[in-house]
Amino acid sequence: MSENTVKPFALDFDLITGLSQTKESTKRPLSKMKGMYADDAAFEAAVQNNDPLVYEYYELDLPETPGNLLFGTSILYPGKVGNEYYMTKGHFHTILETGEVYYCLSGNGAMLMENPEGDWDIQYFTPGQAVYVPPRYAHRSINLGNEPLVTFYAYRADAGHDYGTIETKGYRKLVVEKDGKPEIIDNPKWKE
Ligand SMILES: O=P(O)(O)OC[C@H]1O[C@H](O)[C@H](O)[C@@H](O)[C@@H]1O
Ligand SMILES: [Fe+2]
Repeated sequence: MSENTVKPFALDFDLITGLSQTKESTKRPLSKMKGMYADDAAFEAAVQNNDPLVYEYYELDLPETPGNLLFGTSILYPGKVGNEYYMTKGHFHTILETGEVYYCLSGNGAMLMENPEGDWDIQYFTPGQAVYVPPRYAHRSINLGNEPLVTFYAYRADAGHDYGTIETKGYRKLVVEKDGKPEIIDNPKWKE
């Protein structure tokens, strides 16, 4: 299938739940995130208990060419592992120079970003807020509320996902709950 054989189409995404009635989502239970949370004991206990669904999102089957866009919703459920809020794995794009835009439909949370040069940043999601992830920044969504955090995203279809860097080095920063509020701390597992 080449870029110009893609026919126009429309898809439904609920404004509150983010769910589509017509497409199957990709699901990430906690067990798919081994080593990513700071508290390994709390992680193992939750996986053994009921291996909760942490997030789900939609992956479109479009040709991965520069002219196509991949888009869809991401639904990140509320919860914590130890005192660390539920989050997505996060990734760099394989084509590092690829940006991405996320628009928050419901819930509240944050996008934690860092680039290979060592800069990091956090931007907050509330309904109606769009967050821009510039080229070179790894990005991870974090749910800081009690409702699902629902975002709509779009990015160049050839960008690819690089998970390896995050899996081996981790993020520089973590977001944990302290005295009932989010606090950004250094990741004790982070490796230079
Ligand atoms: O890839 P993860 O960090 O697990 O996040 C899951 C998904 O979240 C977002 O919706 C991104 O736009 C997707 O490209 C990504 O695959
Ligand atoms: Fe991305």
